[in-house]
Amino acid sequence: MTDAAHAETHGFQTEVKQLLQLMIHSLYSNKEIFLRELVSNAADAADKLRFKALEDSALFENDGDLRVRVSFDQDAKTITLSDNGIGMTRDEVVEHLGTIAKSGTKEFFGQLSGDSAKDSQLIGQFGVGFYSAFIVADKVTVETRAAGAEASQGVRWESAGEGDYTVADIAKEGRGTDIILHLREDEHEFLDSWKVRSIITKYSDHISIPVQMWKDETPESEGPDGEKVEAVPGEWEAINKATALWTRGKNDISKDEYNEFYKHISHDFADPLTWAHNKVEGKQDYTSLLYIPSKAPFDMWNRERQHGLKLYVQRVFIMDDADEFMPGFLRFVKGVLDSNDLPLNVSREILQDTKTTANLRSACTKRVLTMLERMAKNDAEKYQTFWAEFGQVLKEGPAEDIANKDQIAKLLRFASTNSDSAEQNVSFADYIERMKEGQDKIYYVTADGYAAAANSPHLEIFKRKGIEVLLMHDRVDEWLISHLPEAEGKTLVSVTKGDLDLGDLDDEETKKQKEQDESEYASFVERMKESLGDKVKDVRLTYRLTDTPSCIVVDDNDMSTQMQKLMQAVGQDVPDQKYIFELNPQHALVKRVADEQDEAKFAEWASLLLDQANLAERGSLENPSDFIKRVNQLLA
Ligand SMILES: Nc1ncnc2c1ncn2[C@@H]1O[C@H](COP(=O)(O)OP(=O)(O)OP(=O)(O)O)[C@@H](O)[C@H]1O
Repeated sequence: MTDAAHAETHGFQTEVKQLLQLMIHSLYSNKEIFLRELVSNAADAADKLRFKALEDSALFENDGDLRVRVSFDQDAKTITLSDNGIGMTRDEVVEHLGTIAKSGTKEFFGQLSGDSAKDSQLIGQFGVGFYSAFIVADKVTVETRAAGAEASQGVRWESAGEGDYTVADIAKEGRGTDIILHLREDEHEFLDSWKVRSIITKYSDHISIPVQMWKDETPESEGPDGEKVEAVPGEWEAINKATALWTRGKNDISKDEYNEFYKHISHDFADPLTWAHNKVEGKQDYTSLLYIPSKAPFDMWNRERQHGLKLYVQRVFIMDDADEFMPGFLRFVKGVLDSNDLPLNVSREILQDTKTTANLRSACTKRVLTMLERMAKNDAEKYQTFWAEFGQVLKEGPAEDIANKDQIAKLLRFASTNSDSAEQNVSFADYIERMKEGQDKIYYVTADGYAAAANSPHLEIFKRKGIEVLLMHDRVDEWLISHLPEAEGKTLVSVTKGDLDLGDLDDEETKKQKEQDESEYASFVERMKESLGDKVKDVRLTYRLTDTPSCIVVDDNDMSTQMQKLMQAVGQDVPDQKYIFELNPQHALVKRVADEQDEAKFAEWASLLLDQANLAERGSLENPSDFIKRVNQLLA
């Protein structure tokens, strides 16, 4: 075979080209991270080989000391990272180094603004990786040979990081991957062994395989008393500690090391918000190191997105994205779980039905909830940062995890009528602390957006009485509330549902007024019912309004408007909902309509009031042009 046969040129997938552009331009001030990314990939390749070799130790080819070596060629101006990990086949090279497999990538790149400051934030959410090599190199050569393949089955991949790359077959004696970076003219500083050594030490102390650099021979010399000091031959020297970080004691690990390890496992380049590191021995025997990122990943809402922990068994890497250990509502958590209870040959199938998995999942869930509880208690500002990124995901919790419902409820935050801001920073405990004397329920309203919630006519009576109402305006809120009938021992009540009974909060005067109105307006209510017929479920007077003449509400057991919208959005057939039409007898317009003797005009007014109420509650009308015609007629 010739040195390089079966050469082909391939175009990069469009998203790879975009990623390369973005990477080169926005990460320039952070360019040394390419070392972290490449060392990180080498360590992953070693992990994967160890795992595969559990079944077939021949894959080690008598070379079981896994490591990555960093070397330089001053003449060629190259820096090479050479590992003896799992390597890649030709197909794998094309798949991994020519495309990005994550779904949702297209949409992600669609959001880029071209402003490098803003875009560099976005790339943090996306995760850097192999392509970061092009920040400092104008050509990258990858030579690789998969473990178990013949020496003749090596592959060379080469690219200038523009539109395309070439792949060719080569002979490669040693298993694993060499990454050769041809440094750009102005990046020759990376040819300095001391500089690279200090960067790698910073980035790689926690990496479980040795990162080695060549230490030159020390020539024979003369000691202080003229004695001969033997020459020390040159050797590959490990420059990192090379012990898996989570196996070390908490007190021996610095904050920087925790941060770096997070970046290694997540490919994020921002520091995490917080973490919890625990070793458990006894009935269960495991170590967990769980991180909360500071930014949500770009694909958090993608259903196919992989999530979960890196699973190790007795320090041997088993799999990435082991979602069996993290419930969906904590899918933003990154970390490592190292179990001594699971068998080394554990597969996803076995994982799914062992009791150990269920126990570990429940333990990891508890750890995260406790970590969040602590953050909320000790650092409210940080917790708000967390909430802004991941609050909507956490709100899925009460529906998914009934056992931890109460603990999750304590972590929830909402906007409320207590302030004029859409910021979600009120907990149920805050609300309860501010409750009025005689109030024993938590009131809330759900709507499409903050403005719709904050201006809902249903809030009028609450404003008048100074009662706080939680304003729920995330899509997930209705779903959350349907699984949370109470929180901190208090019932949650929608201000838009049923016959509002403020119980002890009603004063004597209002009670008297109600009785008087009931008899005075009895025939008016009947006329309304007749006029509107089956457009409504019922008609009655209301005291929940002040400035608004009318509103619609659903019956206690009927589906709320937001829930109907939610169901429709996911393609469910929702039966036509009939509302109860409520009229405010204190309002001038209602008084005027009650006095209307002309039946035709009365019917027009009745429809107008109902349409208005529908519009306020549902945000749209079935027949808007009819409504406009009617308004114009009545105004003319
Ligand atoms: N040294 C290596 N040895 C073997 N395979 C490698 C090596 N470097 C990269 N790869 C393969 O190429 C893939 C792409 O690498 P890249 O760093 O771009 O993404 P990644 O490691 O999947 O991380 P992320 O997408 O989370 O940033 C890897 O998943 C791996 O399969």
